[in-house]
Amino acid sequence: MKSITRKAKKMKLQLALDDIQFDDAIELAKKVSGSVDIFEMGTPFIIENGMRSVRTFSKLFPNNEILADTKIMDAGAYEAALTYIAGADDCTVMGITDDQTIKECVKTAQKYGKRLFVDTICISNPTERIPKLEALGVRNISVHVGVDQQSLGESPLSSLKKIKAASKKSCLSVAGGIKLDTVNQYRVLEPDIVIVGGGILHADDPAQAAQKLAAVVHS
Ligand SMILES: O=C(CO)[C@H](O)[C@H](O)COP(=O)(O)O
Repeated sequence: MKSITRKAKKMKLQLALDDIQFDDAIELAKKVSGSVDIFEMGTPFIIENGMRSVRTFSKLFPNNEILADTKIMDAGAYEAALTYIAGADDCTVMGITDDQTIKECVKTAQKYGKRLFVDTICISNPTERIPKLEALGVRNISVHVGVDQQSLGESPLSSLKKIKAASKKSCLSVAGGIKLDTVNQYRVLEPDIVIVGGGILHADDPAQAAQKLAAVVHS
């Protein structure tokens, strides 16, 4: 009988463009578009630049996925549609919001043939909430410890383990202070996507940091 070797799915690297000026972000993206799979229009970047950021990056970088980190809490259909119409492949909604907002975002992603990621910041009961989210149609989860929680010493490592165990159907990304010296701890847990913001943007040489992180994530 013919044996079939299953090729492992390639892990992706997502660069979170958060606290960076618009023109500097474009210059950095030009240098690293071959190493980075997904460009995230970070929440502060969107607050400063709006959907212009999504429109510009989706035009300039057609070979990279563009994620709008909108962290939607309400008006799910309207806000998700804004990102998809602007050219985003993915947007984000907060997992702690009400189920109706989650459903509206899921429906809108399906309508536009795009992806929705649920951000896990402040989900205190992942064992209950993750299966509930998946029952609402969620298929992508961003395991995330935010910048302010990071300043209290939190990391997403234990959340990733818990959510991996609780999730039956979802693609998992992980974010929260990941850097070159810690990325291996995440890679061995085999998330689908590793997200890095400050670990690249605040490095002495951001382009070199992105390339080194990509070598680990893609290995
Ligand atoms: O969504 C975010 C903050 O809310 C960041 O984009 C995410 O945490 C990744 O950045 P960093 O690697 O600096 O934590």
